[in-house]
Amino acid sequence: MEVSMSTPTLYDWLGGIDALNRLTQEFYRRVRADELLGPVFAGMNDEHPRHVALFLAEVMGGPALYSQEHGGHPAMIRHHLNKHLSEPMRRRWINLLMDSYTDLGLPADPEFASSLVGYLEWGSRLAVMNSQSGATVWENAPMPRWGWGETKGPYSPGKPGS
Ligand code: HEM
Repeated sequence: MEVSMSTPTLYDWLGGIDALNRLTQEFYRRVRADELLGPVFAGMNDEHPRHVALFLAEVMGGPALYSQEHGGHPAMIRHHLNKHLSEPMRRRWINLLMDSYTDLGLPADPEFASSLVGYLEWGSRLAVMNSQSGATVWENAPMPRWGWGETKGPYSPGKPGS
């Protein structure tokens, strides 16, 4: 059997779409029950966790299904327009997502965790900015593609930090 030595995508490392669906189902269960975020998400539909899983899958190097079927990055941004999200709401969103990720036992290695947090910090700050009055959607915005960043991929002997 031929063994590929190439660096896996973040998507594959996490466990693909099944892992992302488990993560978003648990996360939005907690969001609904949260006193700060519950009211913000009161209107979300049952497909919301699956759509966010598809979005994250594409960002992390998985299939481009959110772009093909749900309008890509501009559509995601459009969902946040005029929601008037605050920094405390954003921090709670991050905390609940990271709590869910930890409690589900998803890959917790420093390389993966730092890449995940890097994207979530970036994406959530964009969501808040685009939720304020006067924000407009960049209709040709490309889908972000996140990689391993400065850690350059999963741990292996001889790498910096090892
Ligand atoms: C990386 C960060 C984020 C991503 C990738 C993301 C992604 C998405 C996506 C894909 C949707 C549309 C879901 C659908 O089609 O049903 C959505 C909607 C929404 N998001 Fe986000 N989001 C992010 C951050 C946030 C944050 C930080 C908040 C609030 C603190 C937030 C609040 C909302 C709300 C209120 C909606 C609309 C819910 C509704 O349908 O009523 N998002 N988001």
